[in-house]
Amino acid sequence: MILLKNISYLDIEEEKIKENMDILIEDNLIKKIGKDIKSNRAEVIDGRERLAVPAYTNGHTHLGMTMMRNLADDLDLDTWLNKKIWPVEDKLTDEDIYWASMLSIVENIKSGVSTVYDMYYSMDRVSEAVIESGTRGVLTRGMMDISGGGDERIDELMELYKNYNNAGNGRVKIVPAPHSIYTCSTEYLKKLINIAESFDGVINIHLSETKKEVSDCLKEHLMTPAMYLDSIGMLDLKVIAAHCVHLTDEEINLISKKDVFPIYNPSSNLKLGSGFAPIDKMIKSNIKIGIGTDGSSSNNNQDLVEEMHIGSIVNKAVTLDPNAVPAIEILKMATVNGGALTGFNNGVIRENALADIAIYDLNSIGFTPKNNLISALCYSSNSNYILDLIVDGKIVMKNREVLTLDEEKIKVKVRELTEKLLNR
Ligand SMILES: N[C@@H](CCSC[C@H]1O[C@@H](n2cnc3c(=O)[nH]cnc32)[C@H](O)[C@@H]1O)C(=O)O
Ligand SMILES: [Zn+2]
Repeated sequence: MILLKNISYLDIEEEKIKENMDILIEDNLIKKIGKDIKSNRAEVIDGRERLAVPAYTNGHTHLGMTMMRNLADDLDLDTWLNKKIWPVEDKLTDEDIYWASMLSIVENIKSGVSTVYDMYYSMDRVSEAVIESGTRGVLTRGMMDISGGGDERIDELMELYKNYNNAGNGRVKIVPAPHSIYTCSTEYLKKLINIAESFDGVINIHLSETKKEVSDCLKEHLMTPAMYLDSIGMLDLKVIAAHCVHLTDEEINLISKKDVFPIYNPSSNLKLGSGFAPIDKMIKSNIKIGIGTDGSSSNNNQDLVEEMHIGSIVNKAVTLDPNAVPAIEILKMATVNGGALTGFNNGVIRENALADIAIYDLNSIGFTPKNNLISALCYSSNSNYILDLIVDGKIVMKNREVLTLDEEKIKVKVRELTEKLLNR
């Protein structure tokens, strides 16, 4: 049991900060929120000069890509993937992906993230890493068949679902992820849609990331990417669609009627020169958007707070409208929408929600003076102001020290293994 005493917290549903409240956590749930809550069994955390927010969801990442951080920069997506990343990925071992994921998880924890939506391979090892860390993950196996091996990947996915779906006290979920429309044949996409239906009705994909993806799709299928996916039935599932940079108005309209969550990855889209997602239009069409970092080879970090900051201000410049995507909308993407898109009962500080809470230091420079704490969270904050992270009712980070994983050992391992990898 944990009792947060006299703390301010972000009520994301009411879109306001509530001051001087007590929050009682019992087992893995937020049991009670109110004034003067007493408990003689709970560990008490003094909440004065602290701000609690729902722990964040990193809506799209590739945890296992840390070893390729700063290895292939200043390239467009197509060149980056084909010439640089995929040749290195061919040499990655399960062990590499495990330790790379461990480092990414540490980085996610340090920016207040309780939950990652990850697409990669060796996902059994990634599941182990997430379980050990005490955090949550929707772990999606990236699937492709353009250069063969489609059926082997399906066998692996089935095994993964059997062994890890709902593992770690329900903290891990397994979801199929056709990598993209340009790496999967139509037949393969249809197979994966059927598999997703037989699992939990959820699918994850990279969608409409670059102009090239759109023009190739128009040539091959005579439709834009989201229309094509709809034509084969994918949009009848719950779809987590990373990027959505080049959606047309017709596609935005279609998506607004479906259970599709576009994931906004501003740093990656800016850095790969992919473009800029029509976030403001999507919000105005009542589409629920998530926000993610993407992998550390295209961002090049896992700092969700930085992502929120960049994501909010760049929108205003791109639309020439300072009112576009206000701070609260970015906060919703990282919290309540995160809970909706993963299906975990988190992303809100509310009685009976999962106890996933990040705690900021209000004595930090960015929160001084306290003119508007919602603005501060988005416009003047950084992850170093996050002191503690609670996930599933347990303290995972205390005073910026990750308690569940050995950060120093992980860094040494990643350095060693990266050197080996690059010499293989
Ligand atoms: N290559 C694996 C499966 C793919 S996992 C997910 C893939 O997404 C790739 N990836 C990372 N970021 C992006 C992006 O922004 N767009 C498209 N692909 C990406 C990543 O390098 C990885 O190959 C196999 O052979 O089974
Ligand atoms: Zn990606």
